[in-house]
Amino acid sequence: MTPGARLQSAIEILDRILARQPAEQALTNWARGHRFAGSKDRAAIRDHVFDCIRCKRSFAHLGGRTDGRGLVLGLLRDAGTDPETLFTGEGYGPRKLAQDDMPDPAPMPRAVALDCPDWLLPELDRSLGANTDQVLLAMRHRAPVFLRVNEARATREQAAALLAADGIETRPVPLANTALEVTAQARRVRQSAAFADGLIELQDAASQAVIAALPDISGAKVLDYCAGGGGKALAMAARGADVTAHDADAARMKDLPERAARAGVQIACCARPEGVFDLVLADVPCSGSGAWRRAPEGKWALTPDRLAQLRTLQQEILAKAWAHVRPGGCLAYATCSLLDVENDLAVACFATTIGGRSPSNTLNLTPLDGGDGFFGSLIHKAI
Ligand SMILES: C[S@@+](CC[C@H](N)C(=O)[O-])C[C@H]1O[C@@H](n2cnc3c(N)ncnc32)[C@H](O)[C@@H]1O
Repeated sequence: MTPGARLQSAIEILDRILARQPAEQALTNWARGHRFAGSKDRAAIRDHVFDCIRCKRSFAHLGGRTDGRGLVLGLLRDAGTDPETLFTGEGYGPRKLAQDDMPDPAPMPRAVALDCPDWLLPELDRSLGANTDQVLLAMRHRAPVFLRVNEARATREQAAALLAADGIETRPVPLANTALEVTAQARRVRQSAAFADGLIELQDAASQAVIAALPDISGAKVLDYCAGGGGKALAMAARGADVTAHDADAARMKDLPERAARAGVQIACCARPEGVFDLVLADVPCSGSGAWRRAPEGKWALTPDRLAQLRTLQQEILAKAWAHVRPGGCLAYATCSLLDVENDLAVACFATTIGGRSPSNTLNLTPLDGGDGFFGSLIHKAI
């Protein structure tokens, strides 16, 4: 496909997403209907689409319109590319520029320039203070691809060498001593020997940092109360913990037994946890605001009502998870949120309801630290 044809495809897919089709579904449907498109075409179109979702407000401003065509015009103008060179009307490319394709002449308001919903900006200002603009500007770009080296199978150096043999270049990152950033050939990771042999998993570096910040869990009985796909359960098992995984939606854990077998660790999955544990991790559902580089649709879907529902659910989960902490044990609370109301304020509120125990070991990461935005905090239970 020509660069113009890729842009036209992105325009069509974006129009479906703007009509409320989920992005992954719109991309898959498009690929099914265009089997001639090769993997490089699909990857390039996917990148265009996700770039446009991440920067929806500023690109619409630069494109002078809010549809897929406007977003792609904004994408080009933001990158300093004159759209006339690609919007030629030739072949399968976008039609030529017209009067209604000009940028919005008004200055960009701050929330538009930062690609942030208006209602959320004051909330982020309260949470991030002077860093707000820098964090939101960082969120306009693609996230790096990070790997977690399975400590139970290899050192970071050994894993990096095996990946290099498959042409995948990496570099160690300081956020966690298990983390590698992929600097070239990220799309080959799942086909690599290191992946097949369980030496690595795809996992954000900040997620890894949250697990690295837990106290010594080797040999400890651990409950992952909101295990989801099991990324953190696997990381805790690699640190030598005896992990039980639970999720309200058990189907989300369906790949966990296979992933655990590949990693050479054992994790029990349970629908209804029983008894008490040395440590309970509550990696709760949240706004996902720390991960909006990877999942940008969430930024535009979040509403004040949804945030309020999430805050209520977070307190309910904390209370249920707390019941599984043994006396003398601890509860680890985690979110991939940048918002104080889901982080410090949520743990402080819960600590008050259980009699004023102070949260400790708090970790508050933003994309400026390299990985996703992530929050972690511990609450100890008295003996
Ligand atoms: C942030 S995700 C967990 C991600 C996972 N820990 C990982 O590292 O891949 C939150 C999970 O909480 C689950 N969840 C939602 N409500 C829950 C509840 N009331 N009790 C337990 N899990 C719940 C969701 O199904 C979802 O999988």
